[in-house]
Amino acid sequence: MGDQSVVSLANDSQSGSPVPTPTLRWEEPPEGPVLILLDQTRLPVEEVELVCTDVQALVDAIRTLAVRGAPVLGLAGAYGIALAAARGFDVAEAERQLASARPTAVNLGYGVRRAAAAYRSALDTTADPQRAAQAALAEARALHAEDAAASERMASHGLALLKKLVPGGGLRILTHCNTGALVSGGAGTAFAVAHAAHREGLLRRLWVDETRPLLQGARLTAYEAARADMTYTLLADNAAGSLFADGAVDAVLIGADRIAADGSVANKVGSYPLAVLAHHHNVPFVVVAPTTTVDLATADGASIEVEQRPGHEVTEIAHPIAEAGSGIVLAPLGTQAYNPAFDITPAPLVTALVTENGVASPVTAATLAALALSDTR
Ligand SMILES: CSC[C@H]1O[C@H](OP(=O)(O)O)[C@H](O)[C@@H]1O
Repeated sequence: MGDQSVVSLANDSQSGSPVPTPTLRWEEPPEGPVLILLDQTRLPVEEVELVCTDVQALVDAIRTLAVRGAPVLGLAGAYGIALAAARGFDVAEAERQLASARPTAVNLGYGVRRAAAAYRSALDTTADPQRAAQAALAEARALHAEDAAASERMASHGLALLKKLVPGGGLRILTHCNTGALVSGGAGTAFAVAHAAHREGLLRRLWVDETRPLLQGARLTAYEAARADMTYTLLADNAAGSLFADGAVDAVLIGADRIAADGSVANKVGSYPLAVLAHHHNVPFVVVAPTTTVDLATADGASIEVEQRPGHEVTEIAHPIAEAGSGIVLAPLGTQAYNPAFDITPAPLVTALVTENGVASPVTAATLAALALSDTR
């Protein structure tokens, strides 16, 4: 484990907002620059921050999901390059380690490459490592601001779409995993749309899938919804089918980790079954993601690498998420577990994709490319 220290959040200075402090922030104390992360493995029980002073600490935080969620992984990757440059570490090595920390979310590699390119360009023109480090930090900050702005615009486009799809308000939205401010430089992706509906008095209930095995829904989405005073109900993932059967879902809103050129969507495991249920019950299935999640270089869903995570996350339960053997045993010792972190939803099952540049519906290679390439920032 790299150099991490833990700081408890004494008072909640932003009560009423979905998160108590920014998911990640850069600081420059006298002893050197640091990247500070709200440790998502400890939520909702403890609000503690990880202070990362080196790249290994950040890579560990990404791998253990202390920082998680596609858009914010892009920010973490970019700030990680800035941290390496500012502290005189090998930037090329940092680029390799950060970009490979988790394989599925395209945003991680995108953020790393953007900051590394800014660093190299500045180094080439100035031959001054300090100027180059400043350029990497400026690029990370620019990506951070872009993501915050994208989040706001997705909330607006998404809310307008919901008003069209489900006129009259009283929305009962089902969401999966966690897609709020914890995954973003702003208010998030799918959760930001639900939060916007809540603020306009249009949200009757947010159904929150617990999202086994790491329980991002139970631990994080319920946490954000409670802090935002939203009406929400937690459910076991297996209970979602009966909600559809009872006609209790007006729309499904989920995020994404990578969207291939044919419109296939990689997202938290359990998303594909929801898409099938939504299709069978004629319920809108809406994906909300910034264009940084669209990967036109990956042809189709079969080409997306789905992260396979350790079996102990299924055979044990631990809080905070910990290494094998430290949790409550749920299955006989030695049980083999299948634990893909994501699954793939084919484009025909997606009613609409909401991005900061607008909405694609249906989602086809053509509508996706038009959206991803139109830069209306
Ligand atoms: C909108 S990004 C959040 C996205 O990331 C989550 O995965 P993980 O918790 O493993 O980082 C999940 O797929 C969410 O939809």
